[in-house]
Parts: sequence; structure tokens; C-alpha cells
Amino acid sequence: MKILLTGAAGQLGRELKRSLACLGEVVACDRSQLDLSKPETLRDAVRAIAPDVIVNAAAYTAVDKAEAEPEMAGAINAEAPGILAEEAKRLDALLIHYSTDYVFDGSKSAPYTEDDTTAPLSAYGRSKRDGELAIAAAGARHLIFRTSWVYGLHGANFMKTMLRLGRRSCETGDELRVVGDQTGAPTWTRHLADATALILARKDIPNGLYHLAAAGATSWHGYAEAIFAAARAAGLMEKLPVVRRIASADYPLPAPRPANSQLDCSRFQRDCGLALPDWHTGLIDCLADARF
Ligand SMILES: NC(=O)C1=CN([C@@H]2O[C@H](COP(=O)(O)OP(=O)(O)OC[C@H]3O[C@@H](n4cnc5c(N)ncnc54)[C@H](OP(=O)(O)O)[C@@H]3O)[C@@H](O)[C@H]2O)C=CC1
Ligand SMILES: Cc1cn([C@H]2C[C@H](O)[C@@H](COP(=O)(O)OP(=O)(O)O[C@H]3O[C@@H](C)C(=O)[C@@H](O)[C@H]3O)O2)c(=O)[nH]c1=O
Ligand SMILES: [Mg+2]
Repeated sequence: MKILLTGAAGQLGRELKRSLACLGEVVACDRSQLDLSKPETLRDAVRAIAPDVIVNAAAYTAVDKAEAEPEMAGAINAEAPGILAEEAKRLDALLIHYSTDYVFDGSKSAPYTEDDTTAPLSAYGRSKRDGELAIAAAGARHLIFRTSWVYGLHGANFMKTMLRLGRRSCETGDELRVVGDQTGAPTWTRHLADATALILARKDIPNGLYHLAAAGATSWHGYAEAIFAAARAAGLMEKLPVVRRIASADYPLPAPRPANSQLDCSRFQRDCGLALPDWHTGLIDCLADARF
């Protein structure tokens, strides 16, 4: 199996490179090798590689910055995935793509299913929703995994931001302020990457859109407290910072976030017999390996 991996230097891409290695030849491309902001250059590149599978881990993920550059977010998150899907169709290859809880407006009280209507609140969410639609329209074999609150040891994410701010607040004595009225499931890159590899190893690969996030749910505030407890247990911090629970209204940002980001992953479990572990288990296992 020949696998073209885009976004190989991102937090998920780095973990995928490792998890996909046993499946065959992985052609891992970072932004300098395959630039999704130039969608029309992608066709020749994909044709030259002629992969059996394209795993698209490249994305524009700066949620607030996307409000100021929606065209760039759209080129990378919507137009480029559509072209990758068209090229996959031409090669009869499978496209695996990742999308986000931010395609929803968060007004539902229960976890979102794949059949719920999307209504993104942000330019990032709109670009990711448009990417899903472009892939489905291209008619290639595809899998879109909608996931949430992704973290790992590589790259930028909320867990690493909290560790940085928490260490500083232990020195200065300032308390941290973290929103407690948005709920979701922090999902470890390693679990996502391993699930992707397990699916690719199957003979009967399913097709279409799947919610794929860690089990359970918490708020960003609950997640922050769990990060500090796990970091202290792993010997990464000596003291616990004070984390004040605040409302989203008291933490204004350019892009609104959904209040409810919970994804119902039962379709994936039913069709594939797999489920990601609980978010807290992932967090503890991730930090147990950390050396920063
Ligand atoms: N992070 C999260 O919380 C969530 C992410 N997702 C989705 O999961 C997927 C993986 O995201 P994640 O690994 O977290 O994101 P990262 O931002 O860590 O990685 C994305 C990678 O894409 C690269 N990239 C950006 N622009 C381009 C471009 N024009 N051409 C080629 N590569 C580019 C980035 O490179 P560079 O570093 O140079 O910018 C980076 O290496 C994405 O589809 C994302 O939308 C879904 C839900 C939650
Ligand atoms: C740093 C910080 C953030 N927050 C809030 C802001 C926001 O509501 C929430 C998360 O902030 P962040 O900006 O770190 O996370 P954000 O960039 O919104 O994360 C999102 O990234 C994209 C790519 C996704 O697809 C989503 O699933 C989600 O993971 O926490 C605080 O309340 N206090 C703080 O000190
Ligand atoms: Mg962010």
C-alpha cells in the first residue's frame, strides 16, 4: 500500500507518520513539499506519486486568525481537499480526511450525530464544513473523521498552552481563567492516528462521514484542571496553579466557539467495532511520556 500523507509536520501528521508506517510506503509531505494553499499545484503532485491512499492531515487550524483570512482558510480547508478527492477518484484511491466539532453551532443539548445539521459559527468551521461537502461531491472513496479538541506532545494545542501558562502562574501567583461553559472531548493524536491505521488495515473499509473523538466529555476548565493534575502526577510540575472557572462571555475572542462540542461516535463503533478511549485516559498516557 502506498500512502500519501499531507501535513506530515502537524501534530496529527507526526503521529500518523508513525502509526501508518507498518502498512506500507508512506510518502510524508510537509507544507514545503505539498502546499495546499496552491490547490491547482496539487493535481500534478498527486499524479506523480500515484498513491493508493491519501491521508490529509494538513489544515489551516488557527481558529481566530481565520476570521481575518477566510479565503486562505477556504483554499486550504475546502478547495484543496476537494481537489485531493477528485484526484483520488481519478486514481481509484481512498481519501482519509479530518474535520471538526466546530462545524456545529453547539446549541444542541445532546451529543451531535453525523445526521445533525451543520451550522458553523466561525470562518474556520465554515471552511471545514465546505471541505466535507467538496469531498462528498467529488465521488471518490473517502472517510471523513470529525474529531474534537485534538492534543499531543507535538505542535500547538490547549494542553501545551495550559502547561506553559500554568508554570508561569505558579511563579507569579496569578490565577488562570478558563471557560467552563463549553463542553467537548479532548482527543489524543495517538489514538486518532492508531484508529486510522487500524481502519486502513481492514479488508472492508467503510465509506463516508464518521464522528471519531475520545469517549466522555468535560469543559475547557475541567480539562485544564485535569492537565495540571496529570502533569503533577507525571513529575512535570511541582505545584497546581489556581484555575478560575469563567464564562465564554468573559473571554472574548474573534471566533465564537460552540457551547456543545460533544460528538456521538456510535456510528463508528457500530460499523468498525472500534472506539477511542476516554479523554482522561488519553491525557494521562500522553503526559506520562512527556519530557518538557
Ligand atoms: N487541532 C484541533 O484541535 C483539531 C483539529 N482537527 C482537524 O484535524 C486535522 C489535523 O489538525 P492538527 O494536526 O491538529 O493541526 P496542526 O495545525 O497541528 O497541523 C496542520 C498541519 O498542516 C500544515 N499546513 C498548514 N497550511 C498548509 C498548507 N498551505 N499546505 C500544506 N500544509 C499546511 C501545517 O503546517 P505549518 O505548521 O507550517 O502551518 C501543519 O503542519 C485538521 O484537519 C484539523 O482541522 C479537528 C478537530 C480538532
Ligand atoms: C488559552 C485559554 C483559552 N481559553 C478558552 C478559549 C476557548 O474558548 C477555549 C479553547 O481555546 P483554544 O484557542 O486553545 O482552542 P481552539 O483553537 O478553539 O481549539 C479548537 O481548534 C480547532 C482547530 C478545532 O478543530 C477544535 O476542535 C478545537 O480544538 O479555551 C480560556 O478560557 N482561557 C485560556 O487561558
Ligand atoms: Mg487555537
